[in-house]
Amino acid sequence: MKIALLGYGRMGKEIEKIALSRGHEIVIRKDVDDVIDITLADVAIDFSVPSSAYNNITNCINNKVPVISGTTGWLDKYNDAVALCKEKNSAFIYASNYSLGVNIFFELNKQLAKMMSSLEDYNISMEEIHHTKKLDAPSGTAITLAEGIIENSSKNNWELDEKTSEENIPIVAKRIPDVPGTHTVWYDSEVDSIEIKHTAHSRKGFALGAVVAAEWILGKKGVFSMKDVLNIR
Ligand SMILES: NC(=O)C1=CN([C@@H]2O[C@H](COP(=O)(O)OP(=O)(O)OC[C@H]3O[C@@H](n4cnc5c(N)ncnc54)[C@H](OP(=O)(O)O)[C@@H]3O)[C@@H](O)[C@H]2O)C=CC1
Ligand SMILES: O=C(O)C1=N[C@H](C(=O)O)C[C@H](O)C1
Repeated sequence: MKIALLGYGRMGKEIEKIALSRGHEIVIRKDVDDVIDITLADVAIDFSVPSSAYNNITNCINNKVPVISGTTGWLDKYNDAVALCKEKNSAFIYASNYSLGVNIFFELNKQLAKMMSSLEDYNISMEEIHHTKKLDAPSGTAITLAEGIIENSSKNNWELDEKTSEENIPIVAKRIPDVPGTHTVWYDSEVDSIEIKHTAHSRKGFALGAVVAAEWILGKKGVFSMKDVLNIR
């Protein structure tokens, strides 16, 4: 498979290693806002920056090159990308987190939220910890976790805050050198606490998931998620 890497930073380089080890070829490495012939690639993988993700993705969709995006912090334009993909009959996946472990954690989080939804004595809170180079906060993964809780509880929204809140889920974002990504959800009452936590030990799991998604999407048309790729029910 000929792969275009849109974004050749920490993730782009990790994805390259995994892609080569699985017998794929990297035909484009894009790190700036320049013009490229995306049709040289069978599939594109975008791990770039929030300000360039939408243009990278729509360039692929317009040229009918299937695109996997992991870039976070651009989701105000997600619905436009979905509409364009349907209009052009192309193929697109966005996931805030491509690791298998986090996608299992997303489902566990929803189940726990459902079970906790009628227990009024518990206060919910979340924390995400990432390396100091991260541009966005809270992380895309933390937002997906919060959305999973909102779907399954009486909470209305999330907020970047330390305070407990009746309506919203407080998310604390910490930046510590070299941390690949740690996410925790707590339910605290006077008598006890329940905690679920995912700790990434490196970027390898994110990169492997992105390459698996790229292999999976080849030949398909539509807008998909990692639940489709991993067949999580
Ligand atoms: N979904 C997931 O599983 C994961 C998502 N991420 C997300 O992926 C993104 C990238 O993360 P990471 O690799 O750590 O970040 P990096 O900063 O290491 O890499 C981003 C790269 O994109 C480059 N870039 C800048 N402008 C463009 C452009 N117009 N087109 C293409 N590339 C461009 C940057 O170049 P320069 O430095 O010269 O500006 C940089 O090399 C982030 O949004 C992060 O949150 C990260 C890990 C997992
Ligand atoms: O920027 C990162 O590094 C990561 N970003 C993603 C996010 O925002 O959730 C995924 C992972 O946690 C690493």
